[in-house]
Amino acid sequence: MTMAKRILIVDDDPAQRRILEETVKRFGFDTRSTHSGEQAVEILEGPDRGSISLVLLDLVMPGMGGMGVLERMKGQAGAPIIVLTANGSVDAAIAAIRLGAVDFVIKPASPERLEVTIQSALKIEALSDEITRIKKKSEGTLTFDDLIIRGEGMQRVIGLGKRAASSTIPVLIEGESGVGKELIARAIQGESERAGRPFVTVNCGAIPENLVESILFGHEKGAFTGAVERRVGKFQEADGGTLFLDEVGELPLEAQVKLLRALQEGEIDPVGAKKPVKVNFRLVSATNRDMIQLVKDGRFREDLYYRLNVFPIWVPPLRNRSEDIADLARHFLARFAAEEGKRLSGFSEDAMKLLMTYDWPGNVRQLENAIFRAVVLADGTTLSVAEFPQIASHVEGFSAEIPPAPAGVEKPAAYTGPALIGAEDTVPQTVEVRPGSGTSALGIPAVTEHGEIRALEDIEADMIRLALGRYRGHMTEVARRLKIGRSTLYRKMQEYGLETRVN
Ligand SMILES: Nc1ncnc2c1ncn2[C@@H]1O[C@H](COP(=O)(O)OP(=O)(O)OP(=O)(O)O)[C@@H](O)[C@H]1O
Repeated sequence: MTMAKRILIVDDDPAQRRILEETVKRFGFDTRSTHSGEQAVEILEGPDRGSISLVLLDLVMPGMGGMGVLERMKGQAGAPIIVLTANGSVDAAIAAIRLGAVDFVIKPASPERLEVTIQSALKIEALSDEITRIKKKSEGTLTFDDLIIRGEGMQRVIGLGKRAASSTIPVLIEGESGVGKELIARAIQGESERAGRPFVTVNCGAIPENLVESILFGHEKGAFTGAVERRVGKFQEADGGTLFLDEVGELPLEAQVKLLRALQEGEIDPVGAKKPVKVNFRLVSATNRDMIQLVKDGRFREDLYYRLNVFPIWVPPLRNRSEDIADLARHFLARFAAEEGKRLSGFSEDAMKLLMTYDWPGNVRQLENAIFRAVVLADGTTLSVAEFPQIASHVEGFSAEIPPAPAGVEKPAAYTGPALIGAEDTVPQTVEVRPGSGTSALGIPAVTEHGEIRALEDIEADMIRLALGRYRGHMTEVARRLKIGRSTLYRKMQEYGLETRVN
């Protein structure tokens, strides 16, 4: 096809560099090498930077180390950077990812691991369409035109979103899980004067209660046991930009008091700080809970609710806007077919009918996942009803051929083939979870081979393994999907000894 992609190798150790060069060349890439962080920056900011498709960056080097390079390149659109880190220094890897590295490889890197990591980083790069969207997302310049929205149902949302974008009043986006609330929040920012400024997301339901305040508002060194360093809170990170509080209804009451003050006074009190800090943020919050009920139950402050809810936007569930389904489905098909390297031209008539008829309780996210599975399962050039067994089993008229997969039963007698794979609401019993294979790891057994319920820990480990495979080891995505913090993910991976199997 086109010219081989070029990978920049940055390592001060000549032997390491040679090994990496040879390995990477064997994968079919061109290489360019350098021995220092300073030179790497020079190349990456120089006139040839366009020729570099990816960077393999050693963290520890004399002079400017890998972290220095990442810091320097942060926020610049450029080749994805994979860091190489010494065995065991997972903390360094986390820090590197925070600074914008797309992934990390633990040294000595096995060629297989290296190749998977490189390929998946490049695959993402290659999906140009999707990439512009992602870039726009990370640059904070995604607009409403980038959303797949066809029907009338969402026109109101867009109208409101555009109006909200022209001011800085707090917006509350309400809607079921998976309807696209975060995307809309990003579009509001992207169409506002704050486009390109930081867009900081906090999932209020996913952070442990005792850390909420320190994560949101930051803390001073020594503010509490374990606060060994000063930490800048999310409010300050979002300074000049937008703070997106997802699942805002989950915010503990003490944090609610502080949030109210931040909104009223425009300043925050980092934990243990002597003086308040002025902050300039635009707040967009989202919830899939009934906030009024939370207020009634005394779990959410009424005064704060009215502050957040100045400009409410309700996003209708997908079942109320089936006119969007076809476009969304085609969009996801194109994306996953490219990712999986499959030639798929579209949907059979019946399959499309099925997708249009189903009521999508998990909304756009469920549609996205269903299409991903279908693309993985597909043999032909179009997606047919057979590729959506779970959806079909829920829709009358389509369910005949596919036996519903009963949950919680021991060894199913006659499950054959795809009907089980990718069960959504049911738990398949016998599908093997193969780490790393991603495409085949689509189910998790609920009972042991002796018919006993399995330990939660084991299921959790399988779940993480499955997610690692499904998202090909992309930690950010894995953590996001599992709705846990990245550090929790790393800790759990260590606990379950999953590290070596991530590939
Ligand atoms: N209109 C759209 N066009 C393209 N993709 C969409 C659209 N709406 C949603 N998606 C995709 O669907 C998925 C779910 O969207 P998003 O995360 O914004 O939902 P959410 O409502 O914030 O979910 P939750 O409440 O669970 O956090 C994402 O992968 C998003 O990119």
